[in-house]
Amino acid sequence: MSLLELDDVSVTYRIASGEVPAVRGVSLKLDSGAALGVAGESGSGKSTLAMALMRLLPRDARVEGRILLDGEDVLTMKWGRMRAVRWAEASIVFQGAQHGLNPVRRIGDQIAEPLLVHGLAKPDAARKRVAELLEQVGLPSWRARSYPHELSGGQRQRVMIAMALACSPRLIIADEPTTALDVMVQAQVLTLIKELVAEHDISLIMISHDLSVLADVCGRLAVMYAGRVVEYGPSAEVFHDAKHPYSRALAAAFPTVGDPASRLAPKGLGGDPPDPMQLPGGCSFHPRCPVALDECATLDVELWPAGERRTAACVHVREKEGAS
Ligand SMILES: Nc1ncnc2c1ncn2[C@@H]1O[C@H](COP(=O)(O)OP(=O)(O)OP(=O)(O)O)[C@@H](O)[C@H]1O
Repeated sequence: MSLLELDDVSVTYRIASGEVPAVRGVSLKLDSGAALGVAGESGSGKSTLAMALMRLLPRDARVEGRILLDGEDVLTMKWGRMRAVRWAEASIVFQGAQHGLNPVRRIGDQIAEPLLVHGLAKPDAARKRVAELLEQVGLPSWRARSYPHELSGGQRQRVMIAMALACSPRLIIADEPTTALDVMVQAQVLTLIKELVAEHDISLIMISHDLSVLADVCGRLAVMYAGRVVEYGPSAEVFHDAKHPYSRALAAAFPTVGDPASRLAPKGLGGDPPDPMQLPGGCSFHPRCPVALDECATLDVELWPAGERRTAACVHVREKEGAS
């Protein structure tokens, strides 16, 4: 059985001027111990999806569909059970989370907090666990006595990863965990995440706009555009031989892991993503698509088989694969 199964998940924010369909009918599966990358430009709905998994969305967000964690629907869980699930079964590392550390509390006390709050350890055992966690993320145990301002950005992000690992969760969601870091530190933190996932049999969902980073860490990739998954498959295949023109453009925009030049001038992606409140008819990508056909303005193609364990939502894929 999959550790996590998303079945037709949609998230709509209600705002004064109407409704924002941020995530639209996403279905994905994550096996135990596997790593799934979720890619897409800013505004494609990646963080909204991550927040929905943890039930961390604001009240004005309506979530539909099913999110099964080990067979249990997260969306209908009682709050007490949900609180237990957070940290202990699934935890999340946010973008720029290192800035979220409390500046006046020692690192060790902050890492120990989820253990103490969930009653998973007494203070002495928590101290030992903190030392172990710091070593796991490549920091010396004496760092437990440091304050956040005494650490670099990369070290603080390591602390956030240690916190996420504290209660030995089965699933970690990492939302742009390296975006705020410089390239060298980014590579070190990515290596750390890869090692932790491999060594501790943790499942990972990693979110990034950078397909090269995701392909480096994750076995499978889901590419999102305007709230939908437009391509899904083994990451090396999606990265090197994308079937959807949007995935191809994203791969071309980020050719090498953490390339700072590509961040400044993404190649191959003209125009801006659509406003979710004014989505174009047909395929949402068609106004920016270099290979759009006339019918793409009216035809909204569902995910279509595009090879073994691969799908893509594009009329060209449907024509090619449907014909064979
Ligand atoms: N609280 C909110 N209220 C209304 N709309 C929101 C809210 N949060 C996000 N949105 C909208 O939902 C859409 C998806 O946003 P989301 O942050 O999930 O995208 P993202 O792919 O994670 O982008 P980024 O990479 O910039 O974080 C965007 O159009 C955004 O403006």
